Amino acid sequence: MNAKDLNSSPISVLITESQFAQLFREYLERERVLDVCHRVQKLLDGTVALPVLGEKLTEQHLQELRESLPPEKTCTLTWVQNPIPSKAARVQSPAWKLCRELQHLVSASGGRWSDELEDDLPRSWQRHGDLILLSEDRFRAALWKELGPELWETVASALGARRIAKRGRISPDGVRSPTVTLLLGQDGWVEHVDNGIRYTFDVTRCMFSPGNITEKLRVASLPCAGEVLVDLYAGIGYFTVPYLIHAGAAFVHACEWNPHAVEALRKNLELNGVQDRCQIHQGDNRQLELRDVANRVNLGLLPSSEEGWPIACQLLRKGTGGILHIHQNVESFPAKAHLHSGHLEEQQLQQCPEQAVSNRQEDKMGHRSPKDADIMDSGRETQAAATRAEWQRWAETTGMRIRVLLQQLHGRPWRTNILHIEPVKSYAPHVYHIVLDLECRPLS
Ligand SMILES: C[S@@+](CC[C@H](N)C(=O)[O-])C[C@H]1O[C@@H](n2cnc3c(N)ncnc32)[C@H](O)[C@@H]1O
Repeated sequence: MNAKDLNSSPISVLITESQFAQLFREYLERERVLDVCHRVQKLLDGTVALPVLGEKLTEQHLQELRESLPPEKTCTLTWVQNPIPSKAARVQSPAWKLCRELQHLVSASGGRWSDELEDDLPRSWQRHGDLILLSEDRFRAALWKELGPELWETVASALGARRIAKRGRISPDGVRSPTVTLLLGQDGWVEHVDNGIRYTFDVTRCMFSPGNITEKLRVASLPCAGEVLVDLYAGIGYFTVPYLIHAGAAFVHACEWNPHAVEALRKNLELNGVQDRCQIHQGDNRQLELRDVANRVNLGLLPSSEEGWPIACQLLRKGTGGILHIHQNVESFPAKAHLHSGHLEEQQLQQCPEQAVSNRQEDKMGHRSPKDADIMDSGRETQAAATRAEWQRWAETTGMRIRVLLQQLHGRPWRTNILHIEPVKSYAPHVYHIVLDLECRPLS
């Protein structure tokens, strides 16, 4: 059933005076005959229509309700043509099913359903196979605790899962451990297939960023045949494995200090049959003994990988240099955009950063397609330019600083060249996760 069906078909309702509506509601919930897909409605004459499951309501139910009322009071079974779907029913059917099952559970355990409980239900979640990962801001009402393990069994069954986990904040502890708690099930190990690559990891111990998918795909398409690469912040191998499988890297040194991520990384290399082309360096990458080995270094740490720049310079081949992929959260300052364009809204500035990058490339070519010109008004163009300028400024400063680090390290001049700036995702208002591809070569 979807929201449209809910809207168009007539439904059965019980009419009573408003002062008895709560009594009726409790009774109908207890008997599991309240239709939770539709809202209780107040009618023009002041009476209230409670939606009921017509096929389950019996003569005995009606009898009991009538007997609970003073004489002359109303208990009429009728139907309404245009019922109003309840909030959960309008959103999506798994959410609606969850709502319905939980309403039954709450009333069966003697509790009272309320709008607050309905608002506390998740509207979306992450699915990892048979494990559902809920966000931190749901199921916070005190009543849920009273329901015990049956709550999570009901949630799992409503959502077609076997295990339930709930997310907290990613702790700023350097290993970016998520505070994920397993609520139902024996362990948090899950498996994903992404771009033909199998990944496994424990959701309660390792970070998962679905937003990095575009960068994973881009990495997979980079021409790395025959190259040696260092992944300084390998995690469970979200970049390491595509570099080996799709980009054709000959060998990857994968650095990671979180033992749980290392365990998953080892499994993922084996799952994909590339363990012979990867060496894991467990520990703080700043202490790495390795030098002069890499054609490419991946620096996938947020908000900034700056602390890894010196070791990345040490890792690049001193004879030929190579490419650094530097991740960074870059802030764009809307106030500066206002200086350039009096009518810009802050919100607008955040709307089309990807457009900003494609424009940058088009600017380089010296033209832009008429279609783009049509869809971009001058305000958006200015905001895109402002954001782009901020990224470019950061990239140029970074290039200069890396050049200095390389010159200090090797005692001779190097050049750096901005190959590309890739926007990955919006991280927060006015903050964008970008990747700078920086070519670094020694000058002969
Ligand atoms: C943002 S995660 C990135 C994982 C992977 N690149 C991804 O996007 O899925 C950063 C990883 O770097 C690791 N890390 C942070 N600082 C480190 C250091 N100094 N040495 C080794 N690993 C480090 C963390 O444990 C974490 O697993």
